[in-house]
Amino acid sequence: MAALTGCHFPRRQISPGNSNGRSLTTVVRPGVGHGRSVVSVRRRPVRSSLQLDVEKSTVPLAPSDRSPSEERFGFDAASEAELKGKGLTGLRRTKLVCTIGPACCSPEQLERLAAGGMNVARLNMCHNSREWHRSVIRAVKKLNREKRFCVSVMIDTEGSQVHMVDHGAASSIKAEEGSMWLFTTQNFEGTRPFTVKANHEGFSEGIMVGDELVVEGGMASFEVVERIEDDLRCRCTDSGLLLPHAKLSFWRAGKLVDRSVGLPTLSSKDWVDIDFGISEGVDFIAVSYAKNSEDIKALKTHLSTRSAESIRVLAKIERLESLENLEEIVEASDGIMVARGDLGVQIPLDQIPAIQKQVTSICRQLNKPVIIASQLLESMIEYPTPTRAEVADVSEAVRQQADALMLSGESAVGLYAEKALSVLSTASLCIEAWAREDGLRNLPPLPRLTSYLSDSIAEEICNSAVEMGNNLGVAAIFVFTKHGHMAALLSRNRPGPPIFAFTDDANTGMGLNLHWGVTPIVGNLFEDMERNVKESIRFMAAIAAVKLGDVVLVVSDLSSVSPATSAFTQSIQVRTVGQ
Ligand SMILES: Nc1ncnc2c1ncn2[C@@H]1O[C@H](COP(=O)(O)OP(=O)(O)OP(=O)(O)O)[C@@H](O)[C@H]1O
Ligand SMILES: CC(=O)C(=O)O
Ligand SMILES: [K+]
Ligand SMILES: [Mg+2]
Repeated sequence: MAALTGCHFPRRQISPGNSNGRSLTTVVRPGVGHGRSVVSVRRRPVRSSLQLDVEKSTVPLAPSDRSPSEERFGFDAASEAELKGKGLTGLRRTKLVCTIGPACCSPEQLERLAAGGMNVARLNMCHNSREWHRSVIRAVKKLNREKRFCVSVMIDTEGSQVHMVDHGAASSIKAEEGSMWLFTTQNFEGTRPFTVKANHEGFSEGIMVGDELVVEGGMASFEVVERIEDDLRCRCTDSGLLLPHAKLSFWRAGKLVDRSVGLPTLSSKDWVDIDFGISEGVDFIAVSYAKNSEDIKALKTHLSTRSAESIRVLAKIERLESLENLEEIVEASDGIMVARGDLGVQIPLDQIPAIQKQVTSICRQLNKPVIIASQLLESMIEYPTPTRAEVADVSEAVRQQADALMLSGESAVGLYAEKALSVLSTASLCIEAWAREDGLRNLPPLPRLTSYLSDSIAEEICNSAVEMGNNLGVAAIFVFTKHGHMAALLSRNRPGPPIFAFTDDANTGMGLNLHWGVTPIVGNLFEDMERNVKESIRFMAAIAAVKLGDVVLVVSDLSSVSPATSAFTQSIQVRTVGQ
């Protein structure tokens, strides 16, 4: 993403406010001018009114009065390559998140992932050193700066969960059925065979003889046969691999023994990691094991005291309690991750597909982006091609129109990180094209998000704009947006045409990276909205994103001052790319 070279746009507040006693009226004025259709909602600071205009115009592709370097918006290299390949239909709507690990962390590997369509680089703070994370974040930002990519950075907190820290081997070790193991928190010198060290004192609190100890959601299982003070002697009942850091859960009579109560969602280490993320300028913080909205609000409050409100907070749905408080968590957060790995540790696997569908649907309704994570292409950690079942799983997430898909071990430690990314990208494009042809985008009506008139106006404009765009078969939707709200509202409707979100706020651009179908474009915007529209169309024509005769829909939530009326304008315009 090219750096901002300056902001010519006034920082004027545009909240339409029905709370200050302004009266609002709606006027529809058809057919003024020629070649341009404008539906605008104007707000006048003094004499309040809402006004809908319908006009027509053609945007001539005349030379701009700005120099080419000034004119260039920050359009990212990966999207530009997608466009050059197949035009607007080649532009992927589903966003891709890659977990960065030792297998893909060199600048060259990161560049190949960025070129392959990585929209967000995720750093899991469970693993590796802070210095390592710092070097990856800086490498990603350097790529953005120097190679014109637009990759956002997410850190993912470790959280407080019971897991193994030592199991007597450098990597994985197999537990055979019938073998006896000691699970302990005591320190021991060197390696002790058949001994596993757990990370938390009190990991065995409340656990009884006869309970089942499950490793990493079912990789291996044990029966607790004896308690020796706080240690547990267990017999392996289901053989399997013990991986470093594998999570431990306990089950009794087929139900999870939920003993994480009392452990804070964000540990003292997490808070240090969060401050590290703030100082490195990350774009997203994903909160592991979020229990309720308070967890999210606590982090948001912390971010605002550090003047870091622009960092978006994602809640990870990966424990029983998060499912019980799902709606309040979605409302409080800026996005959601369906973390199917840990979710599968806490609930029976056969419930996960239904939960994924439910969470995805609630996120759409409440206008929050949702990431589907874990084991999408698990076999590609070792093999160069995915299984049919994995491709079917990915395709289903794309069909559900989740905002983003995530690679975990496939990119972090896998042998085929770039290939796995390319499988996600290709499968996304394929299902998206099929869904457009099949008319699957005609989803059930979305509920109203708000009863406040000011917010309802934006919502109605976006709903109508998408309906118009779909019905007219426009080539693209352009939105001019300060904080990304209108772009998100357009995306929520999952339009057929792609959305290009022009903003002068780099943080807004990076945040929009997670929204379905939105390509953020950061650049200079002007006080004169007509000039913004013309410049953006010229720019998009110059990079061959739109061509002569294409019809584009233009939506704006930026204030535009009309000299005649001094009115603030929100608008929908239909513009034809002219000669
Ligand atoms: N920064 C890293 N350094 C080393 N290994 C990593 C790193 N990030 C991820 N991994 C490896 O990739 C695997 C999958 O990554 P993932 O982020 O899904 O982690 P996880 O340990 O399963 O925990 P979580 O539930 O937080 O996702 C991890 O188990 C770990 O082996
Ligand atoms: C991503 C993650 O944290 C999980 O699947 O558990
Ligand atoms: K984590
Ligand atoms: Mg997890």
